Amino acid sequence: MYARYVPPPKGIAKSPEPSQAIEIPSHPPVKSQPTAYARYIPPSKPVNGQFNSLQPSQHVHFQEDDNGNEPPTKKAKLMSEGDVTKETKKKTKKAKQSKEPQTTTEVIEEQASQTKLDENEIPIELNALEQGEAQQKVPVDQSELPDQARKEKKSKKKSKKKENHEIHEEVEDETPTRHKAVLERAAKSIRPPEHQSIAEQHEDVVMQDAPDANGKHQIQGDDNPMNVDANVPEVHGLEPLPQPQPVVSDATRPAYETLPTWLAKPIRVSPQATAPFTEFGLSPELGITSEVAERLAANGYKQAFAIQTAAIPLLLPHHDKKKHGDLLISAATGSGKTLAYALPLVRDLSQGNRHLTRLRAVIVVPTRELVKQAQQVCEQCANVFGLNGTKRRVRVGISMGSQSLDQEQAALIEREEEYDLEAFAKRSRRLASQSGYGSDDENDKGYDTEDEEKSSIKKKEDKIQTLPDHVIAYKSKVDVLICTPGRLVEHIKYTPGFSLNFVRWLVVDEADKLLGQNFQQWLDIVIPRLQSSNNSRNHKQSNLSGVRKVILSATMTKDLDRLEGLKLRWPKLAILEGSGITEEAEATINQADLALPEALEEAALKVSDPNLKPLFLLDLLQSDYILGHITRDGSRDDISDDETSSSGSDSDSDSDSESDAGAGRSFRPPNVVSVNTNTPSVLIFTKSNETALRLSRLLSLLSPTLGALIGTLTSTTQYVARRRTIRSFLAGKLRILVASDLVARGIDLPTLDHVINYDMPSSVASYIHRVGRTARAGKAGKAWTLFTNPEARWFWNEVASEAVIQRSRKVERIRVTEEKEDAFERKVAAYDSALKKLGEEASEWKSRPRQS
Ligand SMILES: Nc1ncnc2c1ncn2[C@@H]1O[C@H](COP(=O)(O)OP(=O)(O)OP(=O)(O)O)[C@@H](O)[C@H]1O
Repeated sequence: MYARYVPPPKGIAKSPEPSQAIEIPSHPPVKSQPTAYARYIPPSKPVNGQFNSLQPSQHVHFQEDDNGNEPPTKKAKLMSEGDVTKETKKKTKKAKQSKEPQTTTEVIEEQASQTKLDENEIPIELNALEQGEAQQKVPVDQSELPDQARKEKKSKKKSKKKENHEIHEEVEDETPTRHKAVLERAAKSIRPPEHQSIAEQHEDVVMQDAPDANGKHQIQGDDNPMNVDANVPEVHGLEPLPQPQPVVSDATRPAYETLPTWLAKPIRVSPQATAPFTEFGLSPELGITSEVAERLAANGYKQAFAIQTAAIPLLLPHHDKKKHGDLLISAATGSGKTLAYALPLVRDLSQGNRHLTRLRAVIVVPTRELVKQAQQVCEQCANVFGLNGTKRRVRVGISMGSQSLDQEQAALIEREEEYDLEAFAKRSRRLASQSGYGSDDENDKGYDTEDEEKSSIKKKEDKIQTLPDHVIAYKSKVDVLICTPGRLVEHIKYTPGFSLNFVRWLVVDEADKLLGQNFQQWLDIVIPRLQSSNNSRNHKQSNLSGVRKVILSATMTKDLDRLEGLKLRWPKLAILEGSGITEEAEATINQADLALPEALEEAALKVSDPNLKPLFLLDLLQSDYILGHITRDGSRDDISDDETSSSGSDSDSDSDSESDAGAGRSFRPPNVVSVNTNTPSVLIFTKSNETALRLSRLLSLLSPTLGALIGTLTSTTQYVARRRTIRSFLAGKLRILVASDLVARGIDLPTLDHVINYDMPSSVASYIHRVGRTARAGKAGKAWTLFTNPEARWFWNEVASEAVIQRSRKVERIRVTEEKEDAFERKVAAYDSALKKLGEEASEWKSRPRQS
């Protein structure tokens, strides 16, 4: 079924309601109401040049007039096919009645001939979909047709259906009807005479579009010259409708924007930003006085280093506590981070009551060596603030496991009997309750302690006999405790009287290491004990209360998950910029803001045969780059040994009784050389303790001259031996240290000239810490890295790349070993026999009876 346009009869063109789109109601017209008539409702305007699909059912309304009769002219004009059917039936009936010989077919043909004319005049067609819709929506009541008429109509329909594909549906006239007459006259006046007759028949619909003399469809009243062949139907497929542009997914990587503002927008400090210590603080009283600055200068601290100029003012007292929250410091190795926190911390503690010592600051570092180093700096600061006698001298304690726990407890906590009637009564009730006598005070039954370990400590303490009406009281012997995390946890759990209740400073140095490994879950144990806020945590000269945290590293993490454990308050991040960084590199520099000391020079050399790696190292050591002038002078071999005696006679302030079992020393040959502090010093890093020990001995076997200068530092070496080795090195008696990563972090060897990565570091951070043992505090220093073929890509892409680490100059590539020379053959032969000797020594050492 389909919709058909029924043209109006001639002479009714001036009808105020032109018929264009004809619609049949979805229900067939009721037979008993033949007088209904259609009223034209203008169609909606085309959108974007496309015509809306015709919706016939929306365009025609049937209305009865007051008398229930349809106006005859309108009826004729607006008849649809359905109407035609009805009209035909009526006419047939009338014809039968009046005996006039007009058949249904004739009526249809008459109508159809008129329709065809109209269709030819309206060449704009519906697309296939619209036609289909129109066909589906036009109901024709076939049952109302007489059989003959139905058959004829069917055959007509078939042929018309065919035609209908070619026939164009009419365009709905958008012209307002009240202008119709005017426009019609205008159209007639401009229309060529040969078209006049056709156009005249359909002047009510053909106002804008009419075919020209060649059968082309001319768009009138429009400048558009496009002609359409009226006889060739436009083929419209089911082309997809125009779609919106696909949404391009955001390919930008979230970076800094995903971080909180304090991490994304850190305080950046230029390496050149040095300043006098007196320039800090809101006022001289709240800062570093000139007197203190003079004493600092006497200790070698003449001016504040760049990172100190940023950190110290932030850590000094301030009236706005939000401006002085926790501080994270990311600054290159050797840039002076220790003094940056030690100075304001010790200053704050030295303002307190002269006679009251309480544990108020805890400094956590990963190794014992660093404990000693931080202790040294804190002692210097304590001296600086305590010298004039008006201020209390801050007491600094250490805890790092080099002594037994009992010894440390005695050094940290003082135990005495104190007269306290109330406390004595409570203790008596607790004891009575434990032994079954009961207690009427429910609150006294338990122990008001932080955890189970503390409760058991309390119970033991209760049982210690005291003077009548006296209880045991504990007092801290130190204001500042510098410790390793493991030992701190042990004291919290097992040391009577050890309390963090008064702590108002927490410093975490080498934070990325300490947060990354969380030794003994130290953070989970320590941080909750620092959360309580009470008057005992008030800071002097400011309205800040609670624990102030200072977190430091040369490779500071920006991992929020890790930092979360610290429970930071109003944090700020201060970053020491690298020097000489190009804009290009700055754009790609990674999130950790890694930087190397400005004065550091770096070089790398390839080891073509990993089996001969010790030979490549030896060549480097004996080259002019490092020790050449000493090791090539064989005459020095017979110079007397003063290293062994001096090293052995070093007194150790640690008061340890451990014997020196330094592995390097036990293998040292008797022929040694005398050197002085001008002799270049070298620190060689290996990947493991075992490699360090073997390499150290191998070098001694290969070059007895060098053997006299070599010391070894590994974590299996006893602490006292390690300290002695370091002292010998600092004194210039040893010039080469072979070490595992034990001393890669934090250790300050001011006389160190060269660092050699014999084995490749395990990470970029590890490289930074290793090479950062030299070029400290603005001094010159060189780093050398041996790389094998498989290691080359990672080294050059990750470590040596300026996009990863900020550095002032590029990594140089050097070559020292000439493998094609005859001399190299001899070296290889010597190396083979040294290896053999090493094997013999190792088996001899293994078979030696162990000392009890
Ligand atoms: N203001 C200063 N003036 C002179 N020397 C200083 C100053 N501040 C620190 N130093 C010296 O700089 C050296 C390096 O300092 P420090 O050990 O604190 O560095 P660091 O930044 O902690 O390095 P690392 O990251 O390797 O631990 C030390 O020898 C220290 O005495």
